[in-house]
Amino acid sequence: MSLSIVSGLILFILISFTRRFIKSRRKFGDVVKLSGPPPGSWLMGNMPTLLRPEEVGDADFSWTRKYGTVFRMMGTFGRDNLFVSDPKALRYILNTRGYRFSRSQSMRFLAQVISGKSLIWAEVGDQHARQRKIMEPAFSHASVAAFLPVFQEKGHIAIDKWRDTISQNGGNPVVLDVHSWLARLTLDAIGAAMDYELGSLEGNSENQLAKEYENLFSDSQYNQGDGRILFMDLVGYLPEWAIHLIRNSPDANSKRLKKYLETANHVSRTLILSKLSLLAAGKDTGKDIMSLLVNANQSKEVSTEELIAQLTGLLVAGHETTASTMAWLLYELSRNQDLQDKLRKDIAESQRHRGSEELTTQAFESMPLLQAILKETLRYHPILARTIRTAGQDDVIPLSVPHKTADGKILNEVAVEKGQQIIISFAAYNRLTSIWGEDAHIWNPERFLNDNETTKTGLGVISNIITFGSGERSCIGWRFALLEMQSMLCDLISNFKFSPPPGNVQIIRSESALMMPM
Ligand code: HEM
Repeated sequence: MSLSIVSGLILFILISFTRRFIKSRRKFGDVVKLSGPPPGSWLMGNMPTLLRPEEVGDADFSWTRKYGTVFRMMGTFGRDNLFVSDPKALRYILNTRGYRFSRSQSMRFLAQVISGKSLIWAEVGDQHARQRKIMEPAFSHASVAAFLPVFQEKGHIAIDKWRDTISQNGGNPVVLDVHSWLARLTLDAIGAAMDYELGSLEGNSENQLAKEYENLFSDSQYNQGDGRILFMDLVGYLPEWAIHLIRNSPDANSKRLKKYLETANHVSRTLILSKLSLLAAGKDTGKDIMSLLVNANQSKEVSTEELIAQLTGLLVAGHETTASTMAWLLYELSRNQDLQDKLRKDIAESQRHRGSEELTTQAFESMPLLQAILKETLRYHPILARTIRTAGQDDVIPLSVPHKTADGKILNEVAVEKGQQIIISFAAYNRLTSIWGEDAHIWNPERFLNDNETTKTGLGVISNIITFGSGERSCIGWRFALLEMQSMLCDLISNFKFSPPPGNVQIIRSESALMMPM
């Protein structure tokens, strides 16, 4: 490329950036009037405190305690963000007016890097609604229930492997990296649910995709430096072609993510083409997620490229999220031996009653303690601590609790202008004492055993918990994740006893895009 073309490109990027940046810096609406944490530097704002905490949620919890459920938080380049955990405001942003508030450019960029132009990336409105409608049947109650034998089969492989390890240790307890095993288990399960055998539990070293996934999030997202935080924010101001150039830059992180995406897309393409040829030959394609999608493709307007992106998106969204949640669940049970024993007793009772070790969805649903432990873990350890939305138009967001502004005025709603960035803290909402009671910061499944459990907020897909998001863009795979976790939990608890690792090892909630145990 000649020097003049390169300078022209750089100039063009700078002009595009400056135009978008100046537009976004206008001080508008009520957000500037809100109280909030003292801003850090103009360049970095409060972002390092939020994104490089000792443990995920430290800043969310302490700011919410101090400034309430809506406040102003300074982002990079002196930009004001609205930080929200107020239930009424969240209902408005996510449920009532879901399509007015799109996922932020930085979140869409991350989604595109890890899954291409999938549902996670799709823009609000028609594009998203159409894709979601096509995919929804694959995640209905009945479709998901049909995957139970897949979850059980993968669970048994893990159990056999762990038993072997224990017997090689003379039947004595062994220390296992449970999180890494769970990541393999959930990867194999989502693969099998798409009719693809990854064999990562069996240590299939030939499988490139399983290798690419190993520690993908912690390697590429943990402990982001200032440069990366700034870059993720700049993404919001750059045009698509400039983003494309940056994505293809030669740094190690971009290369790692690019290589992983190429492998994932290659696998998805191969699988879809083979399903399409089965279908063309008039053969039954089966009941797996991919077959359902490919069949939908026949009747609806969806391109093969779009299908590939959806599969890639499901592979990534559908395994590490569930594995990390399960890891936190087993961690909590390892510190609560009485509860672990009670659950083991309930499972044994249910197996006896059914006359089989293999439980059914109805059996899971009739174990209140199992349900309570799952819900409490989802509440306490939301694997995606926050999401970011951008207001698509001038708007007025209602509040359930009035907010006192920095100059003493009382606001019952917050006016925002088009383009306002809104940080939605799932972590803070899930710990509000006004909803969950004074012990909100304690892991206590009993709260879900009482009938009048908690204040109803109309948020989330299950028991007012917002961990799977809420509204049109909530997690499409929540039933899949719940059933998989119930199946894994019953299998593992009825076969093993979990204890914390010896030697007082500290396990922290690390900020690696997802909240990973580290
Ligand atoms: C414990 C496990 C899981 C958790 C906590 C979780 C959480 C979430 C959250 C919070 C969102 C919405 C983010 C936002 O509002 O910006 C989301 C979206 C999504 N999730 Fe999950 N997820 C889990 C498992 C799964 C599984 C198993 C699948 C697929 C098999 C899946 C597929 C998706 C997809 C495709 C989206 C995008 C939905 C859309 O934009 O319409 N997730 N997930």
